[in-house]
Amino acid sequence: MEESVPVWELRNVTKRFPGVVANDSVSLSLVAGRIHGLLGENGCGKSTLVKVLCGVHQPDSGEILCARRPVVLSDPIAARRAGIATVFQEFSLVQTLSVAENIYLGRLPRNRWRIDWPAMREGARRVLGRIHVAIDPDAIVGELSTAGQQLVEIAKAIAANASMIILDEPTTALGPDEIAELHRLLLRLRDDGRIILYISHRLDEVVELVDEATILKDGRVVSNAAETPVEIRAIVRKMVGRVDEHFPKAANATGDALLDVRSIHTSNRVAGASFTVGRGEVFGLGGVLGSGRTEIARALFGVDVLRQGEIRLRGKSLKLLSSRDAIAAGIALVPENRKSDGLFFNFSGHENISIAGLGRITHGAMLDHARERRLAHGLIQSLRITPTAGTALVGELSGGNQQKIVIARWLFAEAELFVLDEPTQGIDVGAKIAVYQLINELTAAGKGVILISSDYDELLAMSDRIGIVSRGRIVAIRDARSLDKADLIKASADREELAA
Ligand SMILES: Nc1ncnc2c1ncn2[C@@H]1O[C@H](COP(=O)(O)OP(=O)(O)OP(=O)(O)O)[C@@H](O)[C@H]1O
Repeated sequence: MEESVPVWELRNVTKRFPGVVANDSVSLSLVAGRIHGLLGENGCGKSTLVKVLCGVHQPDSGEILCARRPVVLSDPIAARRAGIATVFQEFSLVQTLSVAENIYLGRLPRNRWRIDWPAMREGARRVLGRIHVAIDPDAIVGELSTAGQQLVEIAKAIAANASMIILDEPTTALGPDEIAELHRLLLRLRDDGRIILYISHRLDEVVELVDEATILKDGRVVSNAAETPVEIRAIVRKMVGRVDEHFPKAANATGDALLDVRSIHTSNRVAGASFTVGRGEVFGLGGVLGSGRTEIARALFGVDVLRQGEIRLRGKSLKLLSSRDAIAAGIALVPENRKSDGLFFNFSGHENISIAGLGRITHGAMLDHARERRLAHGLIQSLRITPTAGTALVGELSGGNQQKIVIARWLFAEAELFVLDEPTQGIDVGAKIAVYQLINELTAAGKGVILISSDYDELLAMSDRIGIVSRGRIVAIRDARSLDKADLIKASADREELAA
């Protein structure tokens, strides 16, 4: 059939790094007018393959073909010229320039020797119109939301006439409405005959969106497009070799109050938030992006200092002037922005894990390295972090494995209250289940957990109660079992409107 002839084809592409075969003889066919999911556990080689396709890495062997002809994507410019556009999580936009300038960067329309500003604006307006995006071409990119910037990246790809658009974890910073809008746009681009290569660990989104999927494991294709049923359980089985309960929530008998937050205010968005967390309880924080969920976490961890109100832990009022005070009081935070909030790239996984819990491995003035290795290794196993992570430099691990190291660090620290801000973002399904099981272990031991998550299925399934955050306050608290996903989306959006 003419329509299933691949536009882009990878044949036996292999890419090695010292000590690891990141892509091991990968073959892949990408057909016009299809959304193709690229799936697999953390470290299986997805980003490496994307970097090969966008000219950042050169394969050690194998071939890349476009319309049956071999091509060499020697650098990112060559890949762009060949029609491949990539939307990375860290956008390549210039924040201080306008939308139109970004769309035409490197290809500014000229009228003789001068830049033709009206033509550029008009071109940008047309491209944005074609993809139904209502963004002003004159707006400064740095002033747009993350979702807005992502749409500009896509507009840039369309203006460059890309035949393939690659999106690597595009929804991590988006709310449910923005995700739906992005997906509608991708479907339109697909129907236009483009290839969309879509990478995500959010399998619910993937099965809703993609037409076909390839699954990688340890650098190899374990299931190609023809072999992969686009169905969550089948994908999980192929990815991790088994199917566990997706949300293994333990029934918690909630004990006495552990944390009592009384009308706290900070200079960073928190404006009168009050709630309690019991021993053995998972208290979820729901709300739209920017509602103040993360800022409440920052206040609890002493990153943002209180201007008003009180935080009491085990009945004792806390004075949190820094995260050191919070750690000393028994509070641990898995931060949302794990890359910038604290990995030491030139240290090993073991060292990165033990740093917040040195008290557990200190005898007098000496560090007990054997105990450090033993405890850290247990977490590496239970979180299914790549086995070499203990001794490898963290800077050389895949993005998802780096995230797991931060989670392991805070589980290593002995705390009473765990604040988990988007703990499963960017990690694979097997590790997600491991994180849920660890949450169960914490609550069974009488610890308190605050769970912040934009994945509403996860939030509903793993929380006991959910507080809806809007404009820095908790505007409603509900039993998680009394809510469904639609209620939660509606409650978060309505409250935001009411507070506006
Ligand atoms: N620049 C590099 N130097 C050394 N090793 C690397 C480099 N980039 C990737 N690797 C290794 O290659 C393997 C594949 O990594 P890659 O980032 O492609 O995985 P991934 O599937 O994208 O993972 P994630 O889902 O965590 O983002 C990993 O073992 C990783 O440690």
